[in-house]
Amino acid sequence: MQNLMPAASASALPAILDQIHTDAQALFGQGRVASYIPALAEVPPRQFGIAVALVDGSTFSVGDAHTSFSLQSITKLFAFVLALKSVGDELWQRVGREPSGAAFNSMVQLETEKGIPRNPFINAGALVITDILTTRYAHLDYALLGALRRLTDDPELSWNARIARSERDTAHRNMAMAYFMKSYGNFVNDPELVLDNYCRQCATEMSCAQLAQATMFLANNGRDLRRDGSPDEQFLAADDARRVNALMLTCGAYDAAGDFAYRIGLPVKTGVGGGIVAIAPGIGTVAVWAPELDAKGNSVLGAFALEQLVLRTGWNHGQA
Ligand SMILES: NC(=O)CC[C@H](N)C(=O)O
Repeated sequence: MQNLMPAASASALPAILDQIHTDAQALFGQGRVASYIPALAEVPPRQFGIAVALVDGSTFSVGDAHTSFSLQSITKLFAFVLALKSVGDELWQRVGREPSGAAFNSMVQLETEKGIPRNPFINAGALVITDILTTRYAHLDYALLGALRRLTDDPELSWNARIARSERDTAHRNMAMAYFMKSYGNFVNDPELVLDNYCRQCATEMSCAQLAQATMFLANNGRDLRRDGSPDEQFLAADDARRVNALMLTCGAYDAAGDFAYRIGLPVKTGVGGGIVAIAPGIGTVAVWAPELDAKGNSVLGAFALEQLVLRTGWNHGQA
C-alpha cells in the first residue's frame, strides 16, 4: 500500500501535534467525565493524548498517548470486526446498518423496529453482536482479547475488572434492552451472561499509541502491519475494511455522527472513556484521548484535536 502522505508532510507532523496539544488545553473544563458508570467518574479529567500511526510504519505521539484508558464503546468496533470475520453477512439479519440519530443507549427505536437495532455501534446493536459472539466462542473475552493482543503486540493487554464490575452492577438499561430484544426473538443467549461478556469487553484498556496500532488494518486495506519481522497479516478482507470504515463514518459517533462527518470527515469510533479513533484510509490512524465528554458522550478535546488535524493535513480528502 502506497503512503499518500508526502515525506515533507510526515516530517511536519510532530510540530502539528504539539500545536494541537497546546491549543486544546484551553478546552479543559468544558466537558464532564462520564459518571453513569461509577468507576469511570474517578478518572482524573485533565489528561490528553494523541497518537498517529502511518501505513509506512512510522508513529508519532504527544501528551498522555501512552497512558491506558477505558475503551468502552470503541470495543464495539473490534467486536463487530470479529463478528464479521467469524459469521460474515449473516449478522445483518439481526442488526441494521443505518445511523440511529439517537443517543448511544437509546431504546426507543427497538419497539417500532421489532427488536432489530439500527447498527452495531449503538448499545443495542453491540449487545446483539456480543450475543452472536457468545454463541460463536465458548470463551468470548479471550477470543476478543486474543485478537487485541495480537493487533497491539501486547500479551498483557486486558480489561479492568473493577470497571467491568462497576458497569455490570449498574447496567440496568442495557439489561432492559437485552431482555426487550429477547422478547422479539433477537437474542439467543441468557442476557445475564451476554451482559457479563459485554461489560468485560467495554472495560478493555489500552493507550492511544496501542489503539492507533490496533486499528491500522482499517487504514491499510485490511492488512495489519506486523512489527515482529513476520509478514503483514490480512486481518480483514479489504472489502470488509472498506465497509467497516463506511459504518464508522455514518454511525461511529451515535447521534453526533453527522456533526463528526461535517467537522472531521473521517471514519471514527468514540467511547465514553474519552477515546476516539479515526481512520484515514491509505494514510494512517489517529487515536485521541481526553476523558471530559460533551453532552452526547464524545470527548471534547478529542473531537477538537481530530478537527484540527484534518484541517492541517487534508487527510479527510486523502491528501496532505
Ligand atoms: N458510549 C459508550 O462508550 C458506552 C459504553 C458503555 N459500556 C455502555 O454500555 O453504556
